[in-house]
Amino acid sequence: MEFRYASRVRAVRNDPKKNVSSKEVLRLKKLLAYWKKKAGRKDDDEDLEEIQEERSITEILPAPLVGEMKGVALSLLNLLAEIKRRNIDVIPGSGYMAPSKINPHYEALGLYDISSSDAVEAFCTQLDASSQQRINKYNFTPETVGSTGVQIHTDSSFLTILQDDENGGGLEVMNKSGEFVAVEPMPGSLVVNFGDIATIWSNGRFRNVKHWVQCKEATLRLSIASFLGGLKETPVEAPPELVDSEHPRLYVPFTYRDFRMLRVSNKLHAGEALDLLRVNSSKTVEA
Ligand SMILES: O=C(O)CCC(=O)C(=O)O
Ligand SMILES: [Fe+2]
Repeated sequence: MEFRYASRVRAVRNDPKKNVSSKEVLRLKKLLAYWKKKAGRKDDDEDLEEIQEERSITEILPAPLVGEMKGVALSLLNLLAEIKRRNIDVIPGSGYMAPSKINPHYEALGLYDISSSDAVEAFCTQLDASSQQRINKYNFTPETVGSTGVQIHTDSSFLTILQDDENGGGLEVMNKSGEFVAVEPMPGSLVVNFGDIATIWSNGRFRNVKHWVQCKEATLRLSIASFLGGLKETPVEAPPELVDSEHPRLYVPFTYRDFRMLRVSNKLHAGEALDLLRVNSSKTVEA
């Protein structure tokens, strides 16, 4: 499997206009039905392995560099809304997310495929910027303390590398017992987590981590995320080494683009989209 990097710059203030056509959803529905029939297997409730959090205490990113990164991120997120809206989706949900009903204090700009110089160029042209990736901004105020900055979700990526906010905290990840555990701010460090594609690719061995951001302090919060995703047109599937009689294939092969479509069109942001891809799942895609 080959991967593509996408990067997100966010500020907590989603675009309700991101409609996916019902023709596309119908195509996904047929594709799923085909693979499930072909697989013809019964459900097995294999539990996912838990990968423990491990953070290095060595400073990876020097403070001046982080300051510069955040400065660029903020200058882009402070652009006029009409300019930010030029950052359109390349795959569903990859572009600008405006503040929405669910995440009213969050907004984000997205770059699908930071490994492609053409994609980086297109992103910069859209935003009249000289270079950038995906950055998030949370407009926290005294009134928002105690509320959710960004809803509970898993990342759709294979791997996410997050340069998190170093001041206020707020990021919490769910452990195996279903409890949220705070990821304390650690200047100069990066947070790395698995997303949905890692669970599909590893045939269920890697856990997609559920997480959210809570508003702890009335302060502007900025984070920069780089997502290693799949190719738009090549299906993600577990390699033969990870599939045998004891570990039968759990998920139907699916392109990253189609997977994003499933997530966005069905509003399945916390890993539920994986259930639709299980070879023996009886869950169906909503048209
Ligand atoms: O801002 C954060 O700390 C987390 C952001 C996040 O979960 C994401 O971009 O997917
Ligand atoms: Fe996330």
